[in-house]
Amino acid sequence: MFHAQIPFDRIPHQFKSGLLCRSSQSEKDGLKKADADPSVKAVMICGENGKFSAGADIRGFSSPKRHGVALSPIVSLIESSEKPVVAAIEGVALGGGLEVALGCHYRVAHAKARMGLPEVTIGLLPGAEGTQRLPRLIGVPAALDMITTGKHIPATEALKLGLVDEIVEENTIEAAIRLANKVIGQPLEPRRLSLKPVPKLPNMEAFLREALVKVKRQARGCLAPELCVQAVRAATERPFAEGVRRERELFGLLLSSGQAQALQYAFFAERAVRRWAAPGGASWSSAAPQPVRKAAVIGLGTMGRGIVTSLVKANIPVVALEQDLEYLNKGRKAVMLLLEREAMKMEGGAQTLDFHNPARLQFTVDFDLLCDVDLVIEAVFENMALKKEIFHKLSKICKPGALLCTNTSALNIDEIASATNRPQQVIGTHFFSPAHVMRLLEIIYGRHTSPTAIATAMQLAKALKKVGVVVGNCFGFVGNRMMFPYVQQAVFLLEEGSRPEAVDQVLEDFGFKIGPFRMSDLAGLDVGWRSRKEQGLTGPSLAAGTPARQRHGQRYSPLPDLLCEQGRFGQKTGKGWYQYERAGGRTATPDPWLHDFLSQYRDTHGIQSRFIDQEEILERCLFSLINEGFAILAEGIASGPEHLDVIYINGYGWPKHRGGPMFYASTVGLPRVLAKLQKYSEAHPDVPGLRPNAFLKKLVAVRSPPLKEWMSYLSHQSPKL
Ligand SMILES: CCC[C@H](O)CC(=O)SCCNC(=O)CCNC(=O)[C@H](O)C(C)(C)COP(=O)([O-])OP(=O)([O-])OC[C@H]1O[C@@H](n2cnc3c(N)ncnc32)[C@H](O)[C@@H]1OP(=O)([O-])[O-]
Repeated sequence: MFHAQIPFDRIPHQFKSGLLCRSSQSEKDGLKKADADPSVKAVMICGENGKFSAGADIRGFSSPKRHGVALSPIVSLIESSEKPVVAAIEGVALGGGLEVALGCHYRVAHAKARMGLPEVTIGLLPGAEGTQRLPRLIGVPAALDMITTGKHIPATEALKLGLVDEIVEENTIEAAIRLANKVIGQPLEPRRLSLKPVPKLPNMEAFLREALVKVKRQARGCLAPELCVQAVRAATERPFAEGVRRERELFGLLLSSGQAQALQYAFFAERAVRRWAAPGGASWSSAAPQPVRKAAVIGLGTMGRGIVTSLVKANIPVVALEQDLEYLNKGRKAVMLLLEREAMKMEGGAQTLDFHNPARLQFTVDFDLLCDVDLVIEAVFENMALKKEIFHKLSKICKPGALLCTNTSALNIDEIASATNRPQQVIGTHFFSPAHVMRLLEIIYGRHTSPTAIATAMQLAKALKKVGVVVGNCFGFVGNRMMFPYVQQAVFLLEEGSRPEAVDQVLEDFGFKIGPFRMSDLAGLDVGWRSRKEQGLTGPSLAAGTPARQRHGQRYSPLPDLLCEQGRFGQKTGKGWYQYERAGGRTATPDPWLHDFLSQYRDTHGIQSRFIDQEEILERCLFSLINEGFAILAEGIASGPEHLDVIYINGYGWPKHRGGPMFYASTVGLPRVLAKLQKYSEAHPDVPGLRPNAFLKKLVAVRSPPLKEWMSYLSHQSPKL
């Protein structure tokens, strides 16, 4: 028995040293030696440290020379061995790792192992013959599902699919050796996947056609899923060797598409933001989180319900509090419904979540029950006076050390903290709706927030399976602050001659899940209206004689206010920027009333309507958002461009294959972004959002360094990653 250990499987150390290509020679030599040695009767391949392999080193793909195709010969060599080769899969077998296992004649997995071909999520396809072998083993529908989604499947599912031959609870390596001994001398031909035909489907052509339509619809411009389908199609239409050639061709196309770089950047950016830093030297490396054994949520509106659901799913006992019994009962019903739905999606269902157990989820109107919780998340209306009142109460009731979080999308954390006797324990946790689904958690530190509080909030994000991003305190924080100029441009474009459907189309074609007007209809126009009224920008507190289209010397569009005055709040009222089939309806159709309304508006204000092309729509919306991003970086509100990108990808529907707004700016080229902003700013001097930020200008002046170097060009002490 020869026991081959694959050194390209160690997580994480080996990843950093560029593994597949470097190790390929020693793998080949080892396998050849085993084949040639008559005393070796079988081969077992396993990983190290309880992990089989997470695949190729993703960092290696950025170098044109090293794209890992060197793995294919190893997989072929394994498969063609004259001695049985058994894979012992522990931990993960992903990407190239699973492709190695597919080259083996048998696969034994630990019950807790996970397997998958996640290449599609980093803009690639399985490039070591995985698209050709997997359909031969588990059939086209299951293979296509794994390859186009990149999902990791548990060992139990892998067994059902026939991906593995056996699963074990105990020692996987011993089990693999046992199996290897058992199969010595048995014919290997039937175990060589490259020799097997792809199982036929009665309707293969129609199936593949439909699969392509489905992935194209979901991919919103991302190439990899479509090319994955093409590679699997090749497996169904061509002999193995030709299919492999096609796979290689498609792999090369993806590698040079630019999307792979963007998606791989996004992969590492998501991990980089875990290494948070705040001014004053606090950082992930020195701060330790406090345990959260019990939490409370105040307010059971849309956000609160989602937050409670998230906490229950994370197995954190929750006290859910409302102001009175009527709201409490309404909230309780809604939470239970959400939890029932979530439980249905889980193995073990309601029993796993155990949410009927009052020790795990308790509903109350009694603030005193919050005396022993480790963390409170306040999720009431965006009203400063109300929030301050609640925080004042909390600082009296909660035990010393309890973390006090406010779920706000824009309000000043320091002002909220000022209502307590423990501002160091107050922190902003901005969840995104629906809170039990959306992955982003913006974590906002105030002037006095302690490193422990930040570390605890980050730990909470991890427990909730969310991506926590630590940012500084300013109006709208990072996400919404960058959103303001974007939405503002969209509305200005309507004033100047465009239509909601035209603007939305351009941004949806770019890859956003939903354009700004559909988004505004979904969220409710009344939300922004209320906030603008509070700020004195519209409504009764607006100073008499204020020009309709100007506030504080800057251009202002009263269009959204005018729609609200007409009762057009969006989907909830059946009318907004679009019309809907009914109040609460979801199908947006362009509204002739709105078109007439826009014409009259332009006439009233003497605006000459003009045709606005797609390029201008895209650039004015995106470049103004990016421009605000540079301002945020320059002010030290975020530690780096990765933070902004992770926020946009996970909270605002930014297309991941474009890498986030700041990465996108770097691919467009900073000189171009600057030149366009300059042009639009000259045409609209009363719109500050179009005036190029000084930091952007500085970066262009120093010849647009790569994104990872941007922060070193700031003179102030900015928190570093
Ligand atoms: C010819 C083509 C062959 C083939 O078809 C192509 C491939 O195989 S493509 C590859 C297909 N495979 C994939 O796409 C698998 C991608 N990886 C994963 O899905 C998860 O990392 C994994 C599930 C493995 C562990 O999750 P977890 O336990 O939550 O841990 P974590 O996520 O925090 O990672 C820990 C550290 O490892 C780092 N790192 C991880 N993987 C890679 C990598 N492949 N490369 C480089 N680095 C990698 C990661 O950045 C982090 O570093 P740091 O400096 O500490 O921040």
